[in-house]
Amino acid sequence: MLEKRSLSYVDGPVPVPVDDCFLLENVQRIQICDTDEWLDKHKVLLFWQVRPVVYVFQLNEDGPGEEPSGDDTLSIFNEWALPAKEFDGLWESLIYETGLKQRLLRYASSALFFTERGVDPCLVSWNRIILLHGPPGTGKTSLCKALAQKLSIRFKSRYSECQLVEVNAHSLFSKWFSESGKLVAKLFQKIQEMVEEENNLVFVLIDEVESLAAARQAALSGSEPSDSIRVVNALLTQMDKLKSWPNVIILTTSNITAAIDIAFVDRADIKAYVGPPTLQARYEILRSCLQELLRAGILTHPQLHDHFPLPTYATLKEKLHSCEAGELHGPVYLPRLLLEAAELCQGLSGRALRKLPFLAHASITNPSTCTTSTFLAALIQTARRELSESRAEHLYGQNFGEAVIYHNQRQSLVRKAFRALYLQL
Ligand SMILES: Nc1ncnc2c1ncn2[C@@H]1O[C@H](COP(=O)(O)OP(=O)(O)OP(=O)(O)O)[C@@H](O)[C@H]1O
Repeated sequence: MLEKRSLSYVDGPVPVPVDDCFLLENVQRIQICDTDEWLDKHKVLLFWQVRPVVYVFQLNEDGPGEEPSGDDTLSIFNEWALPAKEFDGLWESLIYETGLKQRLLRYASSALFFTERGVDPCLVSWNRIILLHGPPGTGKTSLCKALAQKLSIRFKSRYSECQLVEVNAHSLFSKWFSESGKLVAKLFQKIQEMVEEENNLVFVLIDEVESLAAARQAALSGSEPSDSIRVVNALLTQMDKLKSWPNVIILTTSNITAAIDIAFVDRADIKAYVGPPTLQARYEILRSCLQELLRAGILTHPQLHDHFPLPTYATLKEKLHSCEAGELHGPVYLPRLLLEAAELCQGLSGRALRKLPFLAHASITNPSTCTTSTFLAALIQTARRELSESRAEHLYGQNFGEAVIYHNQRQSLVRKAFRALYLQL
């Protein structure tokens, strides 16, 4: 079907052919993805340059399951059977310029491949631990979930079952002194049970890992109670135990790497920095938002919608390069406004960028009659406002941060609660 369809490949959906009854009855969606793996040397990917690999899968719609912690309402972890409906499309929606996604995918694939081939870990060592660190809102947690989803699809033939376990780090701190270490052991006991099933591929996601693996140095200096040392010790021991199981990958994220215990950082095979989006990524994020609003009919622009999708960053750059000065009000007028918005948004996180179109829409007095160019003007205005507010927030945040002196991990709960409250205000 693919070969009959076209001579070249691009990432994106392929309509299910209406003349193929079997596909029409059984297939909900066909999507080409990850062509960028092949695109290093070729600009256009012709069908004879690649050997497409087809993955057929069914999304799980059951939603997350929970494991209660016993003494209070917080659950120790949430668990998803992958591939899950919730994470569908997440991988494609995350835009990074530096080939970060491919790097992570290749790393995880190699880790699973080495294990499958029985490479001796005493000779070649790998821990199957990934640490993503960087400022808030840069998509670290989403990237971990998307990676797990992607690998569950890719390794379906080897692992018939796949689970994502999202650890709720805060639930592991007991109000009872010395109980926290035991809670960590209990959590890993559950994970161990999942891992013992050899057809099960398990991803363990520990968000904000600094709250669990806080530097023991601080404790030794006297400001941390020994219970928090117990948690770090328990975590490291349990992780080392899990290492002998081939079918588990630990994904961790952190906003403050400096606060993580060095022994933990050392165990991570990949320590990838996830920074704020670059200009190209910002343009692509906003472009995908606009395409979605066009698809949903919230924005209408007949020319843009059907025949002239907003160009990619690379195409726009080429167009602008070859454009005469007078032509700038022609077909590149709207993409240029979008580029202006993307340029302006320097410093905003991916999370803030994805919210921007919504805020822009809410700021328009009569949105039902709004054209794409009016919308883009509103987007630029909203970006300006958001930026000035985030600068003010930053200043306030600095003073706020100085005022809060935190001695142990439990304080990180307080910090989080304050931050959430502050963001709501
Ligand atoms: N590079 C990006 N490309 C596209 N979307 C992004 C990007 N970065 C962030 N986002 C958007 O921001 C949302 C929130 O990201 P996420 O919660 O994963 O970030 P985070 O880095 O884990 O944040 P925190 O450290 O505050 O927990 C994502 O679901 C996604 O919609």
